[in-house]
Amino acid sequence: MIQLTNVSKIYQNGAKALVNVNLKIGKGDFVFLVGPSGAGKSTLIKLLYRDETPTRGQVQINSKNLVRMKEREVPYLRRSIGVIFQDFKLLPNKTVFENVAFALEVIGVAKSEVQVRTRASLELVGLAAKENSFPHELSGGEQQRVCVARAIINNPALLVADEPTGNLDPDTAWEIMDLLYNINKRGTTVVMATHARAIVNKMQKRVIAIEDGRVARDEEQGGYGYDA
Ligand SMILES: Nc1ncnc2c1ncn2[C@@H]1O[C@H](COP(=O)(O)OP(=O)(O)OP(=O)(O)O)[C@@H](O)[C@H]1O
Repeated sequence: MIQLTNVSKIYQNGAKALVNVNLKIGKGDFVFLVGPSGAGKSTLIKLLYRDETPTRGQVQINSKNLVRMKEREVPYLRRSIGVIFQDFKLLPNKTVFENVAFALEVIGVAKSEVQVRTRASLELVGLAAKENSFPHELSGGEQQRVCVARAIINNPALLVADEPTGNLDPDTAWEIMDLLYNINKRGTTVVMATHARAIVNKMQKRVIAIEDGRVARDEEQGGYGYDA
């Protein structure tokens, strides 16, 4: 589903974020990206939803070439990819319902369908009762669940998450991981960058370690592998 071929990313300031990365990630896989701060994990995630393009090499998702993709095609790509961040990125002046519904409204989904699908997505993350709350009225875990609801509303083939539990306490982090686990079980490919050692060690999923922009380790059922 995902293929990176000889991918390098050098930012304009000269920072070498990724160096000759080759990777294949299959449909339905669950992959943790680990590695020291500044290793290139976020950059790799950004290449997957075409927030960045590589300086060299190819990025393909479902045989679509993201490097050659025209700007006007990018919104269509993004519909098939859900994205979750550490810092939630919810719209503060919109309710929970509106934050999730917005993802459908912008692509022109009919109002009645927006209602049904938004409710269903909020049910799935256990937040139906809070649909009229504003983000600042929610706990961090609840806010992240809204983000998960928003990310999966288009039933994406791929869900990418950049440190989704970074701002959450351990119990709440596990609630989010339960959601991601179940979303993956339903067939969505999940790629998650994280520093959460306990989560990586417990879940026994594929672990790709990035160090200095290179793939340093790639293990099925791997562990976090770094000291605290
Ligand atoms: N927009 C940017 N412009 C210039 N340099 C950047 C940019 N984004 C990242 N970098 C640099 O690229 C390298 C990789 O950064 P990246 O954010 O991908 O690492 P990371 O592994 O996600 O780190 P962390 O675990 O701290 O989030 C770092 O040297 C960083 O300073």
